[in-house]
Amino acid sequence: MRSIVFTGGGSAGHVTPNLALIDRLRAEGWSVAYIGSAGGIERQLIEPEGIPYYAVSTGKLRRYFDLNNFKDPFRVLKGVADAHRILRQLKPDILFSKGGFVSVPVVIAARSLGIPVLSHESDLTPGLANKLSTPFAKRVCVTFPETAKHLGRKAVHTGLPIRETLFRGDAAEGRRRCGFHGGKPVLMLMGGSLGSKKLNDALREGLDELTAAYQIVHLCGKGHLDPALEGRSGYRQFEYAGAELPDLLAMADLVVSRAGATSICEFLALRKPMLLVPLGLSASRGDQILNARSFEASGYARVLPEEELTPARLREELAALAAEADAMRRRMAASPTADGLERILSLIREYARR
Ligand SMILES: CC(=O)N[C@H]1[C@@H](OP(=O)(O)OP(=O)(O)OC[C@H]2O[C@@H](n3ccc(=O)[nH]c3=O)[C@H](O)[C@@H]2O)O[C@H](CO)[C@@H](O)[C@@H]1O
Repeated sequence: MRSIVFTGGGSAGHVTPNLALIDRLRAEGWSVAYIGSAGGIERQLIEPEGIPYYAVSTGKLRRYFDLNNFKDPFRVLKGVADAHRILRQLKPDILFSKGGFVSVPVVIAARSLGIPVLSHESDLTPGLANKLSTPFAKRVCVTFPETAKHLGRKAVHTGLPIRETLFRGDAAEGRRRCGFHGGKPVLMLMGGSLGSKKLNDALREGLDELTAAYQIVHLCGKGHLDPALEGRSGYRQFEYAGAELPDLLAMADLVVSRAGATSICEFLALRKPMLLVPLGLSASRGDQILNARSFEASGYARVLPEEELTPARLREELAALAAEADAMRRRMAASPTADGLERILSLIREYARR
């Protein structure tokens, strides 16, 4: 039996693409295991799927001063030792890394054991974890063609693997779950896997005007439900959509979202016209701004910079998005790499040792 170990985590965007690959490989008879951190979101998303999960010690790769920066190198070294022990026991034919800081010690341990490593970079510019991992990887799969220049000859443009369940949503079931009807368009708002306070506030401040035009399904993030809005007609909030996500996406006509690479690739594959409000430079390295601008240049999205986000601008931009939606859907249908699942599966089969 062929065997593969996955790693990647820290946020859902570094885990859900692995789930897409895992579903297919298990169906083909591969034995699959996962290495992540003890307390990360990856554990919550992987263990319920019945995938054997092994935890290693991790440190966070901070670019700013913090006392923990002195302890973290030791945690990462312990992580390498933990991963080495687990991989020696599992003896996989290949390691697939989706990035995030937890992946670095696992990639280093795999390489030291001669296990081939493939990694995947979701964002337009590589994150620190993937940059550190690149020397240890055979190939680095990338979502955006523009990323290749940052990673040299190891880069291979594959697109991002999309969970097959997302294509099997039922719009009528989505409306039933939300208490919506078929007469008014549905707007979905997603603030990444954790939710976005800025997006939540702009939506809720302008809710009266917006619900006049749309029925709204709001993925607001853990801890961000507003009890005052429970039961309000034409508005339904979820902290995090799990099994219901495919049905909610199927009923959505338009999407407002942060510009995390995984989410926007899912919207592209499902041909959902999107208005993107990327996370700004004060809170990130600016990767979402580049992701969003690339989608805008390809004609898949409109972009509203975070600094300009007000309820009024949100309404204006949504009206412009609705006017452009048909043309956008046609361009998305013609996208050459909307779903990277098959290309990455081929690379896994090619690089796995026999
Ligand atoms: C704040 C931060 O650091 N964000 C980064 C993080 O975002 P984040 O982890 O939010 O990742 P993405 O937006 O790319 O992906 C979120 C994933 O969670 C899923 N989902 C989300 C909400 C929900 O209710 N249910 C659900 O299943 C989405 O379908 C998607 O599969 O990783 C991305 C991929 O490297 C980066 O581009 C982002 O910049």
